[in-house]
Amino acid sequence: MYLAPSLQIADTPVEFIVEYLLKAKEIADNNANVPAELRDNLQKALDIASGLDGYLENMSSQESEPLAELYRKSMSHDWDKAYEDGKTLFRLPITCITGRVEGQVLKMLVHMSKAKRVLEIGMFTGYGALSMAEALPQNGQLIACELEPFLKDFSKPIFDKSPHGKKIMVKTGPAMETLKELAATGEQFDLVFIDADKQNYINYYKFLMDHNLLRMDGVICVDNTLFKGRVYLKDAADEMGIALRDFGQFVTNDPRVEQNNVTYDEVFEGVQGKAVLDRMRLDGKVAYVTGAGQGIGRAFAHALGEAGAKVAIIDLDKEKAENVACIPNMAVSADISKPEEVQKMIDDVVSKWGTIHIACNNAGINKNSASEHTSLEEWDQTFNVNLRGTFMCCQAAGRVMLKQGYGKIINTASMASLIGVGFGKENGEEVKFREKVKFTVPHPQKQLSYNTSKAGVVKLTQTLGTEWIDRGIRVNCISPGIVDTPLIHSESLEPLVQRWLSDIPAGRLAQVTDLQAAVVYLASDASDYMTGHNLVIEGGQSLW
Ligand SMILES: C[S@@+](CC[C@H](N)C(=O)[O-])C[C@H]1O[C@@H](n2cnc3c(N)ncnc32)[C@H](O)[C@@H]1O
Repeated sequence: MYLAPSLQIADTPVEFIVEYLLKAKEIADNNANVPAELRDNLQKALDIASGLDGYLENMSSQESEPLAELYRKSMSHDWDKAYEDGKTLFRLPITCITGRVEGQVLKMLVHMSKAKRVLEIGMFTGYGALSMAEALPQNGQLIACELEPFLKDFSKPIFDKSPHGKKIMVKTGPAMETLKELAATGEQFDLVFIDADKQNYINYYKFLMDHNLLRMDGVICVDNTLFKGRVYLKDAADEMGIALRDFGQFVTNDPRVEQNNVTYDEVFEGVQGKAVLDRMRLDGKVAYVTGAGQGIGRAFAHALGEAGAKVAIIDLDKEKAENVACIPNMAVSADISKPEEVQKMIDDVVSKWGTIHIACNNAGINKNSASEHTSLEEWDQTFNVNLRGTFMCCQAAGRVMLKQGYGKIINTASMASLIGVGFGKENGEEVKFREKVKFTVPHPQKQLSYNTSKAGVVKLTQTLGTEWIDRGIRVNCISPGIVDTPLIHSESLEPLVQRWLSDIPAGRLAQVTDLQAAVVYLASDASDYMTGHNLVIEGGQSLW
């Protein structure tokens, strides 16, 4: 706490020490019998103690203009009058306010802990709240609990002036009620600052801990824990001092704090210090996605880009590729059924970004015909893109990856790879195979060449995944169920949608966004032990 000298009222232990030293020095100065050496020592102790707060203030980051204005406004307000006029429920002492140094320390804690959500219990005029909000990211939030409705209105004009004020949400009323409300909606905080009624600190603390309001590894900061020294003075009988001492004792003995009994291994500290979500980051990685101009490929490209990778958007249609906004990226047109175009697309990416870490071979086509009528032309076209094309992409990207001893290949297969196609007739009625042989089929569409080519993609993935694993390359595939794309709302396919829905335990079609986390996982180090795997995401359809 630092107050202007004219407003100085001793509050911290150091301020009390200064007050007592000043009195002792005065007595010594007025008493001729006091040895000069004692006076000299008193002066030295006084210099050290009285210079501390001012020095800390000078050496701390300077407050922003909105904070300075809030401080001035709080200091100059007549709080006694506000109480006498019935504006506040209680007589609020100005010593309540968080000081400038403390404000900067709180801001630093938010910054250091990378907190996104902060809870303050006891806001007063909002100096601490705004200090912390300044260190929160744009999408961060601070919830401030304050008993006095007057204070919400008092701080609002200044919060509105600050670009960080919109991150603060003030909840008026008894803090315990607000905590219950937050717990009921499952809220969690990275950092909590307890600074309200001292007798309730222990209750706030217990509630936070018992109701998981603090996220794992979160931090609780508590003001006034030394409370004018009255927590450790032997003869102190002060009610608040005793409450704060009991609080300190409780926290010291709480096994949940600092987690002294944890095992400091990679599970706790993260693999190479990276927590699980950090291990999914793709910063610095170079990726390409084929068939990325729309649908699943576009969603994959976005997801990889969001996770930090540079992404080459590859599509037969260059215009579509160029319209995919995912930064940083490059658009390349390529027909993956043509070996020279596959090689060129790989060369283009390597010449722009130096290498390829993530190859997402997603392009494919789907044609429907009853098996007895499937033409060789349909079969060849389907296989040329879906299987031969995917093989050529794996091989060309794989050669780049083998040289660097690292790579992640993710092929798009299909739930259709799991299941055969076909219908049978029984007593003249068409029946599904699965009713006869307990074997699911994608139906009623007939797509032998598609299903077979996608089964080939799975086998290609399994074979490459095991062949190249010892050279640093993982090859996996994703098998989506029926994805809700504009294509399936065509006149011919729309009637099938109802039929499909009745076959999907999840009760809905897949959205492309349902697949995004999977591609990031398979592209990241988090999936290093997975290879040759077919990750099926179909809402349970292949199980029914
Ligand atoms: C020490 S001041 C807080 C200072 C503030 N953190 C700052 O940055 O300036 C304590 C505040 O807690 C509020 N308060 C006291 N009891 C409360 C309760 N039961 N629920 C919510 N707020 C309470 C008071 O009205 C007062 O504004």
